[in-house]
Amino acid sequence: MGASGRLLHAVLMGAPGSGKRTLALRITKHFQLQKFSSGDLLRDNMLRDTEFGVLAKVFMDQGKLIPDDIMTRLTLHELKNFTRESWLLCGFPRTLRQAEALQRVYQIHLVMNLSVPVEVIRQRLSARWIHPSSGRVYNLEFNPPKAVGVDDLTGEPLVQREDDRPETLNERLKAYEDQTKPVLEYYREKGVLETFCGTETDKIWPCVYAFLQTKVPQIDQKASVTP
Ligand SMILES: Nc1nc2c(ncn2[C@@H]2O[C@H](COP(=O)(O)OP(=O)(O)O)[C@@H](O)[C@H]2O)c(=O)[nH]1
Ligand SMILES: Nc1ncnc2c1ncn2[C@@H]1O[C@H](COP(=O)(O)OP(=O)(O)O)[C@@H](O)[C@H]1O
Repeated sequence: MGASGRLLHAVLMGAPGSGKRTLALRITKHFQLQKFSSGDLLRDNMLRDTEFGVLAKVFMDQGKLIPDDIMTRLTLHELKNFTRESWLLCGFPRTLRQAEALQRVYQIHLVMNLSVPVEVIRQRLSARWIHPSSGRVYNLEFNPPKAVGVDDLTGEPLVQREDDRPETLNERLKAYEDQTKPVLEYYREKGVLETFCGTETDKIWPCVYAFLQTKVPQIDQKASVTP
């Protein structure tokens, strides 16, 4: 629920590697929001070799976006599971057509945009490791796993994302500039955009926390900003 008691629909945006997933995990730990990550859903389908996963891999491996109609249908289908809960979208919408399709079904109350310099992003993604089935994300410098190469909770192996290689990353950054940045303008015009700038998630997080405190109930009212 939002501060006014209504269900809250929020979106977290930012370039690849800007820290969306890292922040989304902190947000959902502290606030009553269900996370939906389009990238995690795609990778889950790839792991299970579904028809959709096989198709998505072709685009992801080239650093290209999945076609709008497929991505929108899949996301709106998943969101039906959250009809009684407030939610946070991470990685969707990424194009104007996706944003418009979402707007036809749901009112979006707030959009948080992470603005992180591109050289910081390149550095981070060269050291990103993920646990594919949970979406947990690590970084060898920032938040290394407790034991080298394995997930803290399950002990399963971590992997580096194929699309984090420098040449694919260039394509993804281009897709972000060309196709996703216009979505920020779309939400700015609607008056729901809030941008957080910085080079460190630990410095951005207290600002996001303070912002959300005025909008969303916390899971534990006595909890502090500690990640
Ligand atoms: N060095 C550093 N790495 C970070 C910081 N915040 C997040 N990361 C790492 O940067 C990478 C990208 O973050 P992630 O949340 O996956 O970004 P997303 O692609 O926007 O979802 C991951 O390896 C994170 O662990 C930070 O403040 N400093
Ligand atoms: N909303 C979306 N529309 C189209 N493609 C998407 C969308 N979300 C994720 N993808 C695909 O999944 C890839 C990885 O996305 P994601 O896991 O959100 O990572 P990142 O934010 O680090 O780029 C994208 O490069 C794209 O191919």
